[in-house]
Amino acid sequence: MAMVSRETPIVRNVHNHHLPLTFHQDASTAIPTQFIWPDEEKPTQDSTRALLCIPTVDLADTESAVRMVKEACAEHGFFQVVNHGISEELLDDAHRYTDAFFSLPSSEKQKSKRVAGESCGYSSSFTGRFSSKLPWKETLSFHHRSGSNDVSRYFATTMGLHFNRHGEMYEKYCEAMSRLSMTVMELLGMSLEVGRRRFVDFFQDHDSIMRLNHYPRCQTPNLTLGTGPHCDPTSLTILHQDDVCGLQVFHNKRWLSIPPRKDALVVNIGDTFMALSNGRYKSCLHRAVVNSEKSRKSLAFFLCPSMTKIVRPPEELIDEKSPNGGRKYPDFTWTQFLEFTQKHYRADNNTLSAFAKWVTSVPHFLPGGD
Ligand SMILES: C=C1C[C@]23C[C@@]1(O)CC[C@H]2[C@]1(C)CCC[C@@](C)(C(=O)O)[C@H]1[C@@H]3C(=O)O
Ligand SMILES: O=C(O)CCC(=O)C(=O)O
Ligand SMILES: [Fe+2]
Repeated sequence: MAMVSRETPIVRNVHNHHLPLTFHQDASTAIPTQFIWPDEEKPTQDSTRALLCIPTVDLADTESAVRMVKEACAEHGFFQVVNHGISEELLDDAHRYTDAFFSLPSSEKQKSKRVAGESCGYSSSFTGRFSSKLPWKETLSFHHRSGSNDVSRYFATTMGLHFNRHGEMYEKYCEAMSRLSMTVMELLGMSLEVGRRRFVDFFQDHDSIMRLNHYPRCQTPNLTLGTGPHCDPTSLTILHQDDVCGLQVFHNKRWLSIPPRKDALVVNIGDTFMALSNGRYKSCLHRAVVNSEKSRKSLAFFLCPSMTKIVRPPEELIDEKSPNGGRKYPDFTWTQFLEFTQKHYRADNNTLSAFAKWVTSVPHFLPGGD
């Protein structure tokens, strides 16, 4: 497939956020003010150099994998997996097709434009959704359910039939991520001593989100962020970065980088799993920085429960004698949490507690609840 490389983008149409923000080929000296983050959130030079040593979990060795996952999840929720069974060819294809998608003219990408309030579609810096602290990125997100053809259908209906190969390839990638997330769920179940199948059964009918991130080069990378500080509201994230550094985790009061590794996928616990583990496993604050040398890509698979299933920890993880009947978070459904992040709140370090307050203050109908 012919690849067009995109260089030195700047942003146009900055005075009207309702117009698509397009990345353009000329150099510019400054970035529009909407992309400038407050001083306390701006990245500092040293954060790109200091590294977070996350455990490398070898999926071929279950016993040590369980031990490493337990330790990492109780501390910060980040680890990387190797021997994951995803072929190098599939990872390369996913990156090539992602390059090809983001290299399309803006008018083509707008065919799958993300509508405000929806979690899927193409978005360049949240066109229309936010007007400050804009992230220096463009994204394409779509839903995936195991055994469905959601992804192929999404590409065919939004982008047209000549995007069939994109649809088929991402379908295959999502199926592989789905299988891998079930392997990780087995490890999580074993490590929390609730049984190997407990979370696998819970996520069997998952309704997940695949997101392609493209961070163009930025002339003033110290003023902005590619993805702002946040905890993923979802359950589990499986990320593959290209060969450019950018992912950082806030640990022990410092921003630390997780350098890319071609043969590894970075896994992190999201807020929904933190709730499912009754707070035992951590969803940790992270962000993505940009740089002036190279554009960057990352592929994020967000495992999410089926929309109406009640998120409630297994009884073994609840100590009824503790305050609140031993519960750290209220029962909720992914429908409610997703709606909260798409319509009422911009994901940050406080999403889960803000959501817990919101969901308990507004009367909601829970399927099967009393
Ligand atoms: C449920 C979701 C909300 C965000 C996309 C996602 O599918 C998973 C993670 C969320 C996000 C990436 C966290 C960082 C902030 C955010 C606004 C973004 O930069 O894209 C978040 C997504 C969102 O659209 O709200
Ligand atoms: O691009 C990255 O490395 C991280 C992106 C991220 O955290 C997200 O999309 O939730
Ligand atoms: Fe994230």
